[in-house]
Amino acid sequence: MTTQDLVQQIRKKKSFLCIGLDTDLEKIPPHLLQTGDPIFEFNKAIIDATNHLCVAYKPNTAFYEAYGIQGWKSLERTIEYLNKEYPEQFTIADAKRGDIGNTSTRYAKAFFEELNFDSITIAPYMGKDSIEPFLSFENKHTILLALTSNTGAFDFQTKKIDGIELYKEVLQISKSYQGAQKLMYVVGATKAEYLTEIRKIIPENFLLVPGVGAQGGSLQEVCKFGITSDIGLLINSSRGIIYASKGMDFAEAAKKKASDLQGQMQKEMESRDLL
Ligand SMILES: O=c1ccn([C@@H]2O[C@H](COP(=O)(O)O)[C@@H](O)[C@H]2O)c(=O)[nH]1
Repeated sequence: MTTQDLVQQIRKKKSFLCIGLDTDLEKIPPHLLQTGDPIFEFNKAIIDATNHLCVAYKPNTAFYEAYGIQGWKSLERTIEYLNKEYPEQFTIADAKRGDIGNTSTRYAKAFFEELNFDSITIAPYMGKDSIEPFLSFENKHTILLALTSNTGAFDFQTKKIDGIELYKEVLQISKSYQGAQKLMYVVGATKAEYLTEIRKIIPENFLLVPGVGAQGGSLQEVCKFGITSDIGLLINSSRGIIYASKGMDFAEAAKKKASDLQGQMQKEMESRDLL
């Protein structure tokens, strides 16, 4: 999917919501455990109930890898289902990969070609040759961790090297990479006050913003400092949506939570004449 297609979907749906599919067998409704593939059945029900309210889905691969081969099969079925039934959705493999170039190429093939995700999250720590292999794939996007939502972000990401914070160096240096126009960045909603500085370095790039909901970040604050004329934001919520109920009404409850966030996003866009 191109960035223009994504912007078009955002305007059409009046939503820049990304729903995180962090599917945990201990948290899903017990009646689903009787089915052959509870993770997939849960995801399918959530996707069918919410797809008109969001523009992206983000399975975090840890939740699938934790269940071994069966978990990986559920991930494969989920992305196949999304690509077949809802091809307009932007898909994100939240895998946080990155290695020497030779290995990064294999990661890129796994997630972009074999699984056919639109994008993948990447840790920037190993630098240019670990990132550029992902950027060589047409119409695929690489989402670099810039300033993450957790408290550990302050251990390294905000530390200064020669007077400049490390997360700013990640943003600035990555702009010079081959294929940099396909870069997006992760910035936590819990770090909204950093967005003004971030937008000075990357005025247009899309940001994937986790941390609204369960982690306490504010959608309004993120919009105040991070929204662009082409929106430029994908705000993620995982637990706050998918675990809204553990009963038979779980998909309906997820839909209500997603609808509430979509409504807030529409308001933010309308108040800035962005629709
Ligand atoms: O900085 C980051 C990067 C990734 N994440 C991931 O996003 C979701 C957030 O889930 P919630 O349930 O909405 O808190 C999860 O998959 C994280 O691993 C992040 O939170 N922060």
